[in-house]
Amino acid sequence: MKGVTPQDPKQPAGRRGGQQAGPITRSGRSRLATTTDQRLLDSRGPNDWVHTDPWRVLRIQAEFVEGFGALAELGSAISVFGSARTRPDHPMYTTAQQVGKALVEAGYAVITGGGPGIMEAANRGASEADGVSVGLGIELPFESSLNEWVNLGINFRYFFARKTMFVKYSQGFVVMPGGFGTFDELFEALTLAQTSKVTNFPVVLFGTEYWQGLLDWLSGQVLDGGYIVPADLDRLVITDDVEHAVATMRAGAADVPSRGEQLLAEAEDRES
Ligand SMILES: CC(C)=CCNc1ncnc2c1ncn2[C@@H]1O[C@H](COP(=O)(O)O)[C@@H](O)[C@H]1O
Repeated sequence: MKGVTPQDPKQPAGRRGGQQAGPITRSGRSRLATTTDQRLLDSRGPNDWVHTDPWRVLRIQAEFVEGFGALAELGSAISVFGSARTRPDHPMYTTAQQVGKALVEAGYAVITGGGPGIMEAANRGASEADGVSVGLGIELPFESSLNEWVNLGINFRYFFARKTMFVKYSQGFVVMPGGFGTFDELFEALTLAQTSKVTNFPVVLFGTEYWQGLLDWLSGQVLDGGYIVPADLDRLVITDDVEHAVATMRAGAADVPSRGEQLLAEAEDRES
């Protein structure tokens, strides 16, 4: 083979100037007939590996890398959750638009699931107010794409990778009326807070008529049964007022200790 000199297989690879394959040195009988690049480029080979879990793990990793990369410099942001089915002529669509706008005016980027309905309305309000309007889209079995009001969009294959982004990059949540998807996002936030996986952040239930029933059930049946403690309900604020929702986000964000304050408190805890 051109460029290859016969090697003594008994000599250690390093001393004979063996064949480099990334960090690995091969010589003698361990030499490969082709380079890694050659194998990558020469043949398409079998393709069933794209449906294997190890390959999926790499795709999952890539979603985290892309998400973290795109959102690292976002600054303060609030997530707005709510129904994918709310039509533009519904009063709650207009309200969600006002919420998006008011959040931008208060200095926040607005994050939504990037879909239609309430998500679109909040993105629209944010975008029309010249703010950062983030859409964390999700691949669904039926046709869907990011709404036209998203100006920073990421499309995810995996729900759990996407959900990490909402929590990691938001300082608070405004939850508008919605169905299972909205409940899932609301209760994930509450569970993470309850288990101290995230530090204090405010959650606003927007729309008293819609949410009061849930709140009554939580503070009745659920609390009385001992399934939650009163403090679990403390972070929930229910309102119909856009300014109140934004003020709650502001006040809640101010409650969150800075990383420096956290480290100081941890050091003091260790000393005491
Ligand atoms: C018309 C339709 C169902 C479109 C689906 N398209 C979607 N695109 C992006 N995020 C979504 C979508 N459906 C549900 N979600 C997620 O779940 C929540 C809404 O679900 P739901 O409509 O309340 O249960 C949103 O906050 C969003 O993050």
